[in-house]
Amino acid sequence: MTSTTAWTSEAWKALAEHKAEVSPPTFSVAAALADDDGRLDKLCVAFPDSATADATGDAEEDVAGIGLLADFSKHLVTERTVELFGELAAAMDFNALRAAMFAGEHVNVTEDRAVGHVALRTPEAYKCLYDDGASSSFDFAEDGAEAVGTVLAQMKAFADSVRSGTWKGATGKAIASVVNIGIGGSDLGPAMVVGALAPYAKDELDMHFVANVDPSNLTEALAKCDRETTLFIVCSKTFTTAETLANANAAKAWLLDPAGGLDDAAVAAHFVAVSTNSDGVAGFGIDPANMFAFSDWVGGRYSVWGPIGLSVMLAVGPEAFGRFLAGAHAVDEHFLTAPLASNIPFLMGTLDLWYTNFFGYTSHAVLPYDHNLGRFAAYLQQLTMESLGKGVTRDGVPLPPHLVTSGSVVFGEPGTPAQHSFMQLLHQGQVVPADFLVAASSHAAIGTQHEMLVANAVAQAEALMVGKSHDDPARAFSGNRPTTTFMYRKLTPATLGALIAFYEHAVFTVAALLGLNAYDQFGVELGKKLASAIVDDFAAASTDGHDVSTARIMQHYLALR
Ligand SMILES: O=P(O)(O)OC[C@H]1O[C@](O)(CO)[C@@H](O)[C@@H]1O
Repeated sequence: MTSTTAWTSEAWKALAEHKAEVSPPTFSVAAALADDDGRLDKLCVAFPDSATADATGDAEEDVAGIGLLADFSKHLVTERTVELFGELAAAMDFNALRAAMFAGEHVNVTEDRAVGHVALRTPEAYKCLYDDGASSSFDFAEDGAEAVGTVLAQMKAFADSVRSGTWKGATGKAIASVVNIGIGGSDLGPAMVVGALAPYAKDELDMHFVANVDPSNLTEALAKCDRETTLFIVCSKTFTTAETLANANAAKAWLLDPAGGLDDAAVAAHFVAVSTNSDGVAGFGIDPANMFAFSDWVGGRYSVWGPIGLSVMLAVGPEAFGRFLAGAHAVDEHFLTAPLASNIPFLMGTLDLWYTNFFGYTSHAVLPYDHNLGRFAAYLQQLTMESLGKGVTRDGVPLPPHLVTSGSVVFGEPGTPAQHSFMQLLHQGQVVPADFLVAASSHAAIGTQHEMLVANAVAQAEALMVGKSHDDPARAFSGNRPTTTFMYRKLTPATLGALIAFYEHAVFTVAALLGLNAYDQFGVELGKKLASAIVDDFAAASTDGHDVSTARIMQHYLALR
């Protein structure tokens, strides 16, 4: 792989020189569109494209039914800009890095691991290195497929048994409530997907998600649960995360509260685990037979596709889960085969890099015009910011501050409420590139309300681009504010799988072009370590060893508690 640092490459210099040609106010996107130079066709990409759609699939629920248009036409780019993105990709060995990830090479160099979430979508398609530390590889279609296929089959059998009522609690009753206990990638993916696919969920199964060590989170969930009909899924890749273990132990104590009349034997019927750590699972008291295993070459924020997605499969069933996987796999194929100039994740990633590094637009808004995607921005915050919030390249070269920004600050809320919250800033304050996600049809029907929703999404993007002059400066809109619109037929499992995979590969693109490792997260370790020490200090009512500021706030807590 190249040792070139992106910011010293000729392509980077060419992009810096080119920037003036596409900078407001001299460059107007509206004017560029009016030139009718084929801009729309070049900057609007349909998905699935011919290379990825199963031509025979035509059901609304199939990949072929996604009907997505990725509209990049409102961005501060020209055809030349996209060409220069391609030159940067060439300088940074993008194609070789992409091939290496899909082949299961250890592209997570700091942890010496493969990055294999794409193999979870359809193990038959990709070869992945077996992560035994050796350089040996195995054909995923023979070895790994069996491993992933085995776990998928285990998940399916379990989901069928719970959803059918065959799986019984300790007193012989069917499961009515599921509590997913996990945090980060062990929570955000399952919680977001279950919420997004609510129209597909089984009515008789109440789903709860407990992530925060704040006792209010678990208390709120347990208040809605009955011991005899509640199943806990303890999701933790490492099975060492303090918050998850605290909540899991509290949940076990609740289950076995003498007032409930259940004994230790009840744990087997009311607890299952999802982890890479079988010793940790057994140590907690969960039967390894009730463990759904996965490998450490699946990153937490990339893990909803495998056993971490168990609560999703319980909620929507194995068939819908399979279509969720199929949508993501179709994007994998698109990412691998589409020319870069019409490669949706590549364009998403290069545009993010373009704005953060060449325009100083370092925030990014995600605006799903869909109530059920209420947690989509939160999910993307971990996916993007835990992947790209880095200070060095994968070779350990520091990123020069003020010259290179590794990842944007992602935020967002569903529209239309966002219009009554922070959209004022996007229209008249700093420029924040934004993604609009909107379905042409809804699962819910009340008069013409869905059409109102769509109209608002389209109007916001139009207003941000066209702007409006006014004699009163306080009432003027500069316009030329870049946005992408993803419009698709309906939010189906396949569509949701595709949308998530687009963002996963956009993250890969930014990391590849900047030379980053998107798959480690050492930045989370210091806070965890200090918190563990302060827990002990609180227990000893001590503030020894802390700086005066920290000691003062600790003392205030000790005085108030
Ligand atoms: O699944 P685990 O091992 O409990 O980790 C939970 C989360 O904590 C992190 O390690 C740090 O935030 C995430 O990457 C991960 O998704």
